[in-house]
Amino acid sequence: MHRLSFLFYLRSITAPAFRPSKPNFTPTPTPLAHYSVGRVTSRSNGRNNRGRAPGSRFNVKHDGVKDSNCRVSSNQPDEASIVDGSEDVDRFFHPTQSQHGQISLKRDANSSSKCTQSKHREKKRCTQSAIAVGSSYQQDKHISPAWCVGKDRSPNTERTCQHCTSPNRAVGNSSRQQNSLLGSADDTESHAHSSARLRSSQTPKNSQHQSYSPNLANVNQRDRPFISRAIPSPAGRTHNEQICSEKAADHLRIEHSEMLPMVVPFNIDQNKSESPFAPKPSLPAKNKEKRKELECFKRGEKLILRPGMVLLKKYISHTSQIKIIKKCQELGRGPGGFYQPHNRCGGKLCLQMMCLGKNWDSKMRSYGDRRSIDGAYPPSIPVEFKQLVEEAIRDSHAFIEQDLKLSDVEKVLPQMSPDICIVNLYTESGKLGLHQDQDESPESLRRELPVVSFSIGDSAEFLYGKNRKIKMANKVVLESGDVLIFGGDSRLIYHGVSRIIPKSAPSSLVKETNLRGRLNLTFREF
Ligand SMILES: O=C(O)CCC(=O)C(=O)O
Ligand SMILES: [Fe+2]
Repeated sequence: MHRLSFLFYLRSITAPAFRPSKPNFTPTPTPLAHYSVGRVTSRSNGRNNRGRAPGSRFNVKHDGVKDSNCRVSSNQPDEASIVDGSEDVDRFFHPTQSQHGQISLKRDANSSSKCTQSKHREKKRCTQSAIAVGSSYQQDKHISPAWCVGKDRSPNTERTCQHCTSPNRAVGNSSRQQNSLLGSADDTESHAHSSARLRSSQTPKNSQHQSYSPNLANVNQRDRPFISRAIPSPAGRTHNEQICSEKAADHLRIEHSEMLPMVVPFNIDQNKSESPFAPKPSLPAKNKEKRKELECFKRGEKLILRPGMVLLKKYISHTSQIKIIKKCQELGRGPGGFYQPHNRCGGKLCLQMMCLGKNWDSKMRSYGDRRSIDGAYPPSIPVEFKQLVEEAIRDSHAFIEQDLKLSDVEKVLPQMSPDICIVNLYTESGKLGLHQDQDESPESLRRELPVVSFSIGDSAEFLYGKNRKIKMANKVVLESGDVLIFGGDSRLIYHGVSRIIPKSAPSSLVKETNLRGRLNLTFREF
């Protein structure tokens, strides 16, 4: 009896351990797990769609579908137009897309900046200790090699509308509004033809603009460039260097060189830091992170985005930027100055435009000596602008030569002497649909003479790709002072501006010039 009761006692104390309650066997996700999943699906969009169902807010508009903001002429059902900056940008981050980045990115071999993968949700990885000097441009498997763009050309290629249009958007149709956008640095200057504009140019001079420096690091992970990785070979040369020499021997052969998609590993740190349970980073840690990001793209850094496409970060000095803005303000108020152009379909473009050297007719998509809207002759291109363009090409040559170990850099990026400059002024709502610059002379296109683009003022999200499919385009943030050059194999690259980042211009620039928005100057040789 005594032994029996002892046994019962024993059973009663051990039983619960062998009878776990059902929930213990059900793998219920913890809040952390939920959160992680949410981040995985939405991590590519750091702005405001966190936790939304994948694709729930992607508003893809196709050609042929009524689209009040933007019309891009195309018969291809697949081609999406840029409609709204935010929506378009979101589409780039659609989680169903490949996780591979798409931009081929190479950095200045001299750059010693060390960026690590950022923990910040929208500030992206700036890997580069492993960044290559070589040319194994890796591509998303969904898109054919980017350098095919130049080869896709055919005389029958349909010409695309160069700019997207938004009749409903208040870009400022009147010279009055437009002038105030450009700022009033030259308010006192009298100019026949522009009294109304001058009056209107008295914009608040003390508007507070925050300095904000978004850069490539702000581009989301899936949108990050492919970064060629240097794989050391036994001979001491990197894998990429080997490819480079081959490229030098036979430039075209690069088309068939190894193109392995670089799978960017998911950064578990990112989740950690974003977990609601993770401790908030301290201020010094945050500052350190920020410093790292800023280090990613220093003044003077050069990147080869793809063959024939070079980005010179913060290339134009502050002083030169001021001069350029003031010159554009001055010319923009005069005959042949800024106006809001129409596209082929009659819609208005989401920008103000002024041509220098030759006039580009946005409706006809052709160049001429005078513009049809008022018969005005375009002002000539200031000589300082031309000098800066030629310098930028020369510097790019030196970089390509050193980076790709090429002797004939002109094959990759031909030299050009600009006789056309299209100046675009974007307000915060400005944008430009994906298009090709292909209205220059057949000879200029045949020689693949580059387009040289200066960005000044607010930063822009610039898209480029081998076709007009926005979803497949690469994105890079162009900041004030950046120079982008695309010639050679990239001459006919599709490109556009999906969004202007408001108040991102350097505050000193804004103070000194009163520029609001973004100025973009594209130089070409007819
Ligand atoms: O604003 C930009 O960065 C691009 C402008 C452009 O592509 C053009 O004017 O053709
Ligand atoms: Fe363009």
